[in-house]
Amino acid sequence: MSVPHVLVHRDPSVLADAVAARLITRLVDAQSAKGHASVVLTGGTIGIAVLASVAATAARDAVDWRRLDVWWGDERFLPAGDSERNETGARKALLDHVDLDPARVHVMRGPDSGMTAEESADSYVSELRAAARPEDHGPVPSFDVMLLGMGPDAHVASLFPGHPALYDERPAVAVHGSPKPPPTRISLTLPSLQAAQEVWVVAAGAEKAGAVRLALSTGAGVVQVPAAGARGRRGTWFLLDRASASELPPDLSRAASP
Ligand SMILES: O=C1O[C@H](COP(=O)(O)O)[C@@H](O)[C@H](O)[C@H]1O
Repeated sequence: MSVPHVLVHRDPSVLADAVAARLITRLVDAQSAKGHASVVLTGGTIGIAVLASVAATAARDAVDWRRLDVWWGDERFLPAGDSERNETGARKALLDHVDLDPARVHVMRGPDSGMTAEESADSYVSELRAAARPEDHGPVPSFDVMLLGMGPDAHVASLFPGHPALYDERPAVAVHGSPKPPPTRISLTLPSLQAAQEVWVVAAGAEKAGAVRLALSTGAGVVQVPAAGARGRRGTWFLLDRASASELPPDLSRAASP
């Protein structure tokens, strides 16, 4: 697994804009190298701010949106259109404003589909398996970019400290009893997160500082600190604002914004 790089930006707004610029560049590079690209989206405040920033920049036209696969790292198990769904936030911020191929937008289905959370997770696993190519060497695509927000408890996707999903090897699972509402969710598991070429953990705010420190400390266990397992095949970046980086030892972080 890759050793994380840490970049610290001045504030949440600069962070969102910097991650948006980085994302556009990465997707363009992937499309020019192999003809298509894939991204895994996250919910949460900064994750959606990044998407809004992508939508707001003219550079978004550099991406061929029709050749982009969009996946989710986790979803709140709520009906389509519910304002609390990660999908709803992503559509409003970006997806509704670019020319995506609807067949390449891979949503995690909610209860309105008639499925239970388990059935929805299983159906996502089937979709992931169908999209995996031989060169991915596994049951899920080796996503170009996995965007992950992180909670103050160091959860990533919907992998919460101590929860059984952290021991699960299936690519996606149903999560019950989430400490953050709503209680029922669908989440990719750690092996799927780690299948990504690049994992970007994006965090802002002083309430995340302890979690950031733990996630980057050597020897942190993934059951207590799920974000410690957020590592990409080729690279891992912790993209932070100053407040969330405030508990890091000085030798670990690199200031990126004046
Ligand atoms: O519930 C969730 O929370 C996290 C982090 O959200 P934030 O608002 O504290 O940034 C998010 O990464 C996850 O996708 C989402 O479902």
